[in-house]
Amino acid sequence: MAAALQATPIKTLATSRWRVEGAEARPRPRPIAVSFRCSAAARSYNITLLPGDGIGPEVVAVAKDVLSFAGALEGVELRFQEKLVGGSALDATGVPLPDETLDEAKGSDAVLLGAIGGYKWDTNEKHLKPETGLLQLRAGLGVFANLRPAAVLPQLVDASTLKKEVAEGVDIMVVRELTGGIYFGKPRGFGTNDKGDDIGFNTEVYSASEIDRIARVAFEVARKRRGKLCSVDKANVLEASMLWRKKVTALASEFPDIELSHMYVDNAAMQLVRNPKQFDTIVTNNIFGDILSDEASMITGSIGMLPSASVGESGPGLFEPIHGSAPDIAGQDKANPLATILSAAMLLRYGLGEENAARRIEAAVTETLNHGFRTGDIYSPGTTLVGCKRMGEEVLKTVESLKEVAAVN
Ligand SMILES: NC(=O)c1ccc[n+]([C@@H]2O[C@H](COP(=O)([O-])OP(=O)(O)OC[C@H]3O[C@@H](n4cnc5c(N)ncnc54)[C@H](O)[C@@H]3O)[C@@H](O)[C@H]2O)c1
Ligand SMILES: CC(C)[C@H](C(=O)O)[C@@H](O)C(=O)O
Ligand SMILES: [Mg+2]
Repeated sequence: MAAALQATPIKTLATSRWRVEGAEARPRPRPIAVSFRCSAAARSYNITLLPGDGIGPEVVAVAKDVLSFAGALEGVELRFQEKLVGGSALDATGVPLPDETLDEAKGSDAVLLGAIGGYKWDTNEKHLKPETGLLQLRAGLGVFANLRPAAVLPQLVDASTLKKEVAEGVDIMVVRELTGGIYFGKPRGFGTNDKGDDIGFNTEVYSASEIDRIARVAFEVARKRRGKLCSVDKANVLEASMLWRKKVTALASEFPDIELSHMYVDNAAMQLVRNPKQFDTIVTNNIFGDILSDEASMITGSIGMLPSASVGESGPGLFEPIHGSAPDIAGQDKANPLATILSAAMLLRYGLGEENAARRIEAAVTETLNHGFRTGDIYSPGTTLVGCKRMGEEVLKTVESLKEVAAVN
């Protein structure tokens, strides 16, 4: 079954609170609200696992167990196929995205990726970089809409680098365009200028239709949240941003219920740390979304907390934490697996339409934090420091102990 934003038949998510039997009911971070294709009959799915490099295999191993168990408790059968991507694929096959990996991903119902990259491959030529494999995967799957939620959980307010009163209650959704812009624009490459200087160049380019489709997703997402959309660009300088602003502004007439604003990216970077609560949904291009989502992650306590969902018009979605392979802590059981576990929840929700299993995972993560377990990146005095594996075990235990996770509208 395929993730889709504008396909029919569709089912729209509308839950705003959750309840766990045996646990105190509390507000849940607002869910991302997009539509997905669903089929009540299909309850068995093929998942492609792409652990990748560095901490990728560590966090994916943990997330797979949680995903599998939460699914099983909700009557969802998940079959996993593991494939190579990034540096591990380069070492084994000579390319960062083997055909076999892309074919498997395309033929599956959803893809869960860890992270790619590492020092070993940093000086490789562009086509032999792990990062190139990830971009090829995103392009190959056509997942143009990347949803990156950054919500400050009450349990982690103290882990934020911002003052409590600034961080508390922040709940932002960054809608990042993922298959266009300067990452993919042509011409690009290396050359020599007329003074004989070596040059490297890339092209920021967006077509009207690319802007239109990502903006539509963002308006829809904002509609299911607090009804505010901020489009972030650099329209005071860049032609691609000028078209971006024009198209987003034109589309606003179709969404009269949404309060649209525009902001230059330099100001947005500043406002995110000055007063992040002013933001609800942000829509922006590929590179600004990359940077702003890393910035937003620190408001929540750690980049190790932020999941993401990348979806297209049809075909499987790609689900991955927003962080990288963290070579500085790889192989030491120090990685925070919660971003990947929460990406698994997004996979269930947006990739498969399995809302109950998704909620079960989110509830288990919150309960595990309530129990005081913290990896090093979110540790604060008075909590229990654990490694990646132990954090996974604690989430698993909690998944099991939750007898029922029910929607409360
Ligand atoms: N989607 C991806 O696969 C992805 C994303 C970003 C970077 N990368 C790649 O990862 C490599 C390292 O990049 P980087 O260092 O700039 O970014 P990074 O996200 O890997 O790490 C940045 C910092 O955050 C920490 N960190 C990241 N994830 C963590 C987690 N789950 N738990 C605890 N701490 C965590 C790291 O230890 C590091 O100090 C590069 O090769 C880069 O290209 C891949
Ligand atoms: C590794 C890199 C290609 C990637 C990106 O820039 O999109 C990463 O930073 C991310 O945020 O997923
Ligand atoms: Mg990034």
